[in-house]
Amino acid sequence: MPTPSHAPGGTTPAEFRSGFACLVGRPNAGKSTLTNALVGTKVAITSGRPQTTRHAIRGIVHRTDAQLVLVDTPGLHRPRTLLGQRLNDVVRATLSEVDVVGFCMPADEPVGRGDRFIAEELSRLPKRTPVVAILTKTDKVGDADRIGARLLDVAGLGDFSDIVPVSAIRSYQVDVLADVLAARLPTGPALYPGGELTDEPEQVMVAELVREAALEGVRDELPHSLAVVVEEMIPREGRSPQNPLLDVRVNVFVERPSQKAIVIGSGGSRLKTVGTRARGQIEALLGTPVFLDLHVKVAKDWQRDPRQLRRLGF
Ligand SMILES: Nc1nc2c(ncn2[C@@H]2O[C@H](COP(=O)(O)OP(=O)(O)OP(=O)(O)O)[C@@H](O)[C@H]2O)c(=O)[nH]1
Repeated sequence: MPTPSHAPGGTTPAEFRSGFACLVGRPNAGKSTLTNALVGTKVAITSGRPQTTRHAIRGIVHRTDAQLVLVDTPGLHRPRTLLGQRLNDVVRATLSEVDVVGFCMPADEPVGRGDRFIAEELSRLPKRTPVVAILTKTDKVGDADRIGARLLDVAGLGDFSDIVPVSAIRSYQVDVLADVLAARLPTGPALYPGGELTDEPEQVMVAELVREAALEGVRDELPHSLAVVVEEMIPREGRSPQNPLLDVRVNVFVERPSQKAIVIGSGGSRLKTVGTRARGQIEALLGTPVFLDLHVKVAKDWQRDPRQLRRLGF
């Protein structure tokens, strides 16, 4: 997490608030989608697959009365592998530094063991960190009575400062949630200049876009076995400023040769689709034409090997 620098003697209005918020929730709870809805642009990576968010990607909500820096964390879950363990360490470290925590639970699923596990973790936070319970995806539950029943279930889970039902997809109550989160921030001047939406290094965002494209429509076991590393991003030499090209070299790591075959597809067809999709997104992100060079490599059992994990940036 960046260290906030509250500039002394700033010209910010007395009641301006600024600080960090973090959305937690079990995999697929809708955290990334909600982050995007709050920030108003695509900064975090969403997909129908659980646990696609490995990095603490921040989006910044700029308001006239507040600046809310959102830290999107991986799903907090029961650790099964070394990787899972490290993810949880990241989540705990993040939780201990933020001003307010948003605990996301999907309205279309009953409160489950995963939610209770997280609620328990949150109850161990320092007392002063407020937790706002967020009932996500309310559009998936048409019936107001069912939403009411869910809200009661959620209320029974812990000691929340507020409970807010939202639908990120329909933009329902997203503003209300922003109000509620902003109200919990300390007073102080903006932490980041206006207009800056994320401070995540470009390479990490590029890696996430490739990862998202590679996960699209593949079997359930693959997400946990896929890591993406951007090896280099260099402007192609000899191109005129009017006709630039950025060479982006990316390695996609899987654990087994069988997974490599899945990612590549017959005759390389799938990898080509992945490359095309990711390239479009990367070009949109960086605002320059890109030549994307994708390589799929087997790094055996990388999730359980500390040396490999370090090499892959975990
Ligand atoms: N109908 C509906 N679907 C939603 C909403 N928010 C998220 N989803 C869907 O739920 C799935 C999971 O959403 P994400 O935002 O990726 O969830 P997440 O909690 O960030 O997931 P992890 O990264 O796995 O922890 C995606 O298919 C989203 O499109 C919503 O408000 N309404």
